[in-house]
Amino acid sequence: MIKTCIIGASGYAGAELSALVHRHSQFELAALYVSTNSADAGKSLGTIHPQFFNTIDLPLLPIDEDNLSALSESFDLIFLATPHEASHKWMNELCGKKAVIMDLSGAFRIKDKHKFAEYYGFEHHADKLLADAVYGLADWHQEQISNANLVAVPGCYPTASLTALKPLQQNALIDSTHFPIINAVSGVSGAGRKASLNSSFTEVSLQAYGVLGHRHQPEIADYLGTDVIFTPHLGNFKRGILATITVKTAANVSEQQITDAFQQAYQGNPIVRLRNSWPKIDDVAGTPYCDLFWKLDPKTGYLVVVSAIDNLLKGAASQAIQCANLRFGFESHMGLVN
Ligand SMILES: NC(=O)C1=CN([C@@H]2O[C@H](COP(=O)(O)OP(=O)(O)OC[C@H]3O[C@@H](n4cnc5c(N)ncnc54)[C@H](OP(=O)(O)O)[C@@H]3O)[C@@H](O)[C@H]2O)C=CC1
Ligand SMILES: CC(=O)N[C@@H](CCC(=O)OP(=O)(O)O)C(=O)O
Repeated sequence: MIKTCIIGASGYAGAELSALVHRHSQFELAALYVSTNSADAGKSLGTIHPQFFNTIDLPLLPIDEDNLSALSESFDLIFLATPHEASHKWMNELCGKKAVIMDLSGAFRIKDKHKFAEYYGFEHHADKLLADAVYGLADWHQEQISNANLVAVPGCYPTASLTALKPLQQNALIDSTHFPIINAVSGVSGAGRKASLNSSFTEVSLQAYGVLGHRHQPEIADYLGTDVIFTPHLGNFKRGILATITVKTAANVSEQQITDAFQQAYQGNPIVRLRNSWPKIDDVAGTPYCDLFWKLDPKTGYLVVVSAIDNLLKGAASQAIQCANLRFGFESHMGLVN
């Protein structure tokens, strides 16, 4: 068994991960951690998230920031479901030891360290680790992930967007003079468990945010290889992302070429489902799937692709499990779908 711990286990992504590791046949859920001074330290996961009451009753241990190296020597696999700043601060101590690290934060996703101040609000100081980190887009980077000791698990919007756009880009089906336009709506769990006015029940009403400045724009652009116009929206539902993506296709691209590109990319992949109708949030909430459907307007050459995921699963925890599966030599979907 692969001895596994989760840091940030009391958060939304960490709790989903705890459940997935708990039921995985090859990963042993050995310990759960929260921050040193966490108000939840000492409580059990089942107390904080009662859906796990009497099933995952491991205690939430306060992490000892002075002993991260020893911690990393005592596990085979560590998931960080922590804020970007915490992952960034700790990675030097955690890396290069026994444990393989899966970081769900954005601290090691984009390669240009100068962008961190602008998009994340802190200066990046871990040049070597930033260079070494592998971007964990699990349905595309299998080989790199299987050799990585630090995987930067993608953000939720980038997962939905890249899964839809990469087959088109790889097959040169996108008109390079027009940026793809991504309009995406996320459920409120995307903002994490901490209380804030913006995500409070009475305040949330469908609204765009982060317009022309969200940190997922450079992440999508880097791993797609072209700029995009990305507009996230907050919706009044708990979980899920629906991304509606408009692409100007290259000259004379046919419906068949688009279908071929998606089938070539995902046929036989049990996680990415090529649908025959427009996906809804409810089709994917609580699942590890990414559902795709598209339509080309042959008169104008504009293509609309809709991509739906659960932000906490395919957009975070289940994609992290896909990465861990690949890294330890298992099928990517092990423990996620039968
Ligand atoms: N929510 C989502 O849809 C997605 C989230 N992510 C990323 O995953 C990570 C976790 O997100 P999410 O679960 O939503 O966040 P939450 O706010 O729900 O949870 C954060 C977790 O980290 C712990 N934590 C907070 N500060 C520290 C610290 N300084 N040191 C150690 N632990 C700390 C929290 O517990 P405590 O404060 O009690 O210690 C909690 O367990 C973030 O980096 C987020 O950006 C990625 C993709 C999607
Ligand atoms: C609704 C909401 O607030 N969503 C989050 C994205 C969640 C995610 O993917 O997170 P990271 O890139 O932070 O890991 C946001 O827009 O900041």
